Amino acid sequence: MSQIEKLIMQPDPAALESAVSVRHISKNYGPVEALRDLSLEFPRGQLTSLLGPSGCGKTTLLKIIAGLLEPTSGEIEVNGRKVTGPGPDRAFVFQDFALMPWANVIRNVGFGLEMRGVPTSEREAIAERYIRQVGLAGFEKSYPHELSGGMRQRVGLARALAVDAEVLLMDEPFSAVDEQTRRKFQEDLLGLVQNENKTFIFVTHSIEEAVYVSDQIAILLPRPSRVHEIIRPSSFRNKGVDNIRRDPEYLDIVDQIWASLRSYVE
Ligand SMILES: Nc1ncnc2c1ncn2[C@@H]1O[C@H](COP(=O)(O)OP(=O)(O)OP(=O)(O)O)[C@@H](O)[C@H]1O
Repeated sequence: MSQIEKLIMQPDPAALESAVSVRHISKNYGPVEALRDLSLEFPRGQLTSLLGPSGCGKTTLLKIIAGLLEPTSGEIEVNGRKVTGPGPDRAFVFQDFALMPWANVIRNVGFGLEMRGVPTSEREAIAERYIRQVGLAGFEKSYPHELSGGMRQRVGLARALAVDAEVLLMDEPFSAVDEQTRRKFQEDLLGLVQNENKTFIFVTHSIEEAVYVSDQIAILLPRPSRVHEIIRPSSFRNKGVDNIRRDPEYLDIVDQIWASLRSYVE
């Protein structure tokens, strides 16, 4: 058995408890068949990446899990409860951050709590905690236009963390920031996954990013999409953030995924 096969097989995914179950989901947009009979389990407390050719339906799947879009058939369960719409158990981190330009950082971060009627002092205390956690202490009173793209992304992340949803849905959250900022985010994300005990579902176009941050990677086929392969690159996870990219197993898995996906790239 090759090193990669061993990695892929351990630990047994069936032994992990699922926070989110996607069962036989199909989604058609009129004549466009985006997803066909797609099933996938998302282990609790872990980060799963969705990786696949452009237009294969990654964002569609994320929105269906969020309850923002109805599937044509099939069902989603979060903690054993069927999803019928958006809910407090799931928070979405959007690609474009979706911040309110007229509100300062602390109000933006506490916005989900404000919508739930949490009193000002309580929500500001919670917001401050997450602002510190994402490295934005001192910027509580700043407005989005006064921040860099990377800082705005941190505000979006802090807002999603502040509502204390168990499942965080992240749609290419690092695509709009520069390479150095992106690497720092990836390191920080690993810390969050370890410390927050939340289930992260992460859409990315980057093979390297997926292998760097994920406990599990679901490779999707081109439209109509299904799961082609599940990879669990966990063996280098405890070797420290600085050692991952030079780990031979990391490099092997990156190569293996590229070999799977290259035939779909025009
Ligand atoms: N509202 C819509 N109406 C019609 N077709 C749509 C709609 N939204 C998405 N699609 C189509 O469904 C397919 C899946 O789209 P989706 O955005 O989910 O893919 P994706 O994998 O996230 O794409 P990308 O990697 O390019 O971000 C694409 O072919 C897209 O054109």
